[in-house]
Parts: sequence; C-alpha cells; structure tokens
Amino acid sequence: MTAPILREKAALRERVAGWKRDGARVGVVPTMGALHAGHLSLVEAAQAECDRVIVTIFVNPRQFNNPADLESYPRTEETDAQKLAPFDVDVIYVPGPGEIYPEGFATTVLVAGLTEGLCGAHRPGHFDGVTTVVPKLFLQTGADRAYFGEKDYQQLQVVRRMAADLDIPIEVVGCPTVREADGLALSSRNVRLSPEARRQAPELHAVLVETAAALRAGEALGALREAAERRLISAGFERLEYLELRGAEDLAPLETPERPARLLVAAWLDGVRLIDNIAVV
Ligand SMILES: Nc1ncnc2c1ncn2[C@@H]1O[C@H](COP(=O)(O)OP(=O)(O)OP(=O)(O)O)[C@@H](O)[C@H]1O
Ligand SMILES: CC(C)(CO)[C@@H](O)C(=O)[O-]
Ligand code: BAL
Repeated sequence: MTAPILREKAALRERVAGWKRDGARVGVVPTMGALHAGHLSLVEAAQAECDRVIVTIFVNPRQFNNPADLESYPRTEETDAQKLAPFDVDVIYVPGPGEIYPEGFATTVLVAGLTEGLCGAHRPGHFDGVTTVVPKLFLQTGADRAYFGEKDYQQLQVVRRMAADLDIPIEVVGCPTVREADGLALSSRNVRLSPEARRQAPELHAVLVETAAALRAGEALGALREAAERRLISAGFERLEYLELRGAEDLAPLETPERPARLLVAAWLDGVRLIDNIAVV
C-alpha cells in the first residue's frame, strides 16, 4: 500500500505524537528523493530497528553549491512513493519549502573541522546547507533514530557531530554502501551518465579497492594518487578531484592506515561528480 504523504510539519507532529503515546520507537530516513536500492536499504535497516518509519523527501536548495545541479536534480515523487509501497513505511514527509525555510528564516548551522576538507573543500557551503536542514528534519519528525548511507561518508560523520553538539536526542545510524554488480555505488546522479560513461564509471571503485590494498601493503599515498589519476583519465574520466586517506571517525588526514581509516574519492565523469569510499583497516 502507498504510504500517506504529509506535507505539513503540524500534521506530521500530530501523527508522531500519537505513535509516541503508544511507546513506539520512530526511525527517519532523510532523502532528496529519486529513490534507488541504496535508499531502500536504509528503509529496511530502519524497519528492522524501529516501530514506525518516516521517509523524508526534500531537495534542499541550500546544500547545492551549483545552481545547474539543483536545476537538474531528479524529482520523481510519484515513482518514489511507488518504490516505497512494498516497504510499508508509515509516512512519507514531503515538506513544501515554507515548512523548512519560512519567510524570515535566518539560521545556519555550521560544523567546523570535519567539513573543511574532502567534499567540503570542493562544494563551498554544501555542508552548511546539510547541517541546517538535517536538524530541522530531526526535530520536525521527532525521530529516535536516523539512517544515513556510508556512501556519503563525510556527511555521516558531520551529521553525527552536529546531532551530538546540539544535544538532539537521536541516534545516527550509518549503513553500508549499496553497489551495482560492477562495483559502482548507487547514486541518484548516476542517471545523468551516458551509456558509455556508465560503462567507464566502475573504474572509480576498482581504483579505490586497489589503492586500499596497496596502502595496506605499505605503498606511499602520493605515488598511488598519481597512478590513480592516470588510470581514471585513461578510462575516460575528466578529472580526479581528491583521493584521500582519513581517520575513520575524526576524518584526520593520514598517510598510512596506522589506525582504522577510510579511503575517499571524488572524480568527474561525463560532467557528473561521482564519490565513493571504503574502509582501510
Ligand atoms: N548507494 C548507496 N548506499 C547506501 N546509502 C546510500 C546510497 N546512495 C545514497 N545513500 C544514502 O541515502 C541518503 C539520501 O541520499 P541522497 O538522496 O542524496 O541520494 P544519493 O543517491 O546520494 O544522491 P546524490 O546523487 O545526491 O548523491 C543519504 O544518507 C545517502 O548516503
Ligand atoms: C541528508 C540529506 C537528505 C539532507 O538534505 C541529503 O544531504 C542527502 O540526501 O544525503
Ligand atoms: N548525497 C548527498 C547530497 C548531495 O549530494 O547534495
């Protein structure tokens, strides 16, 4: 059955208050829509641990540093509702812009440190947009747990920090990246790849896996980054944006995986910015 779509925070609050009176544990899966199996894996994780599950769909203008990216971001509410139907979620919350950024809205939440490198360095203002909308989604839904994908690994760590710093009583749960059979991480932006670029795209994950193995074997990150860049360019990519090794939780720059670490990459293919990351332990 298609879940009820609520568009107003007042209606959402009333619904959630009823669940809470019954002692329900509420989970939220924040998304920007254009749902795929990665999002649906978050819904499944939420359903396994929560009595009630809310999926939010809001294409948040404040986190788009590139107006063309915002303009062309896929908006597919009807198909999204159909994709959620077999999962029997309790509510799909699709707030109008006025529910999130009413007239006179003047607050920005900024997380320092964790946002400064990686995607934060290449998408100015992006994480400020994320950390301004996400606490609103947490507070509007009143959820006890929130589910985020490791595909957006820096986002996951930033959101964890924000929720802890603001004393929002919610547990932020990270879920593994869902991939295509050829290794490409599922992303709403993959639909923008031409058929040829789609065939080239899995090279990103292959480079990540091989670089991680070489780091574990003691090879130097600098030389590996150069080799990765050459390989991606010859596979058809336009540009390697970053390939970095970071501490798994604090995202501190590392040269070697001397402690639990994450290898993170961003690269451009066919005018599309692809990101990925894996654990290096
Ligand atoms: N392949 C995936 N596996 C697991 N979680 C994912 C995957 N892709 C996205 N998610 C998670 O889904 C949530 C909503 O993400 P979003 O709506 O931005 O989708 P997206 O596919 O990441 O789109 P984008 O093209 O903007 O990166 C985030 O927590 C994100 O990490
Ligand atoms: C968390 C989020 C829904 C906030 O707009 C977005 O950044 C996303 O889809 O990952
Ligand atoms: N997937 C994270 C949201 C964004 O790329 O804007």
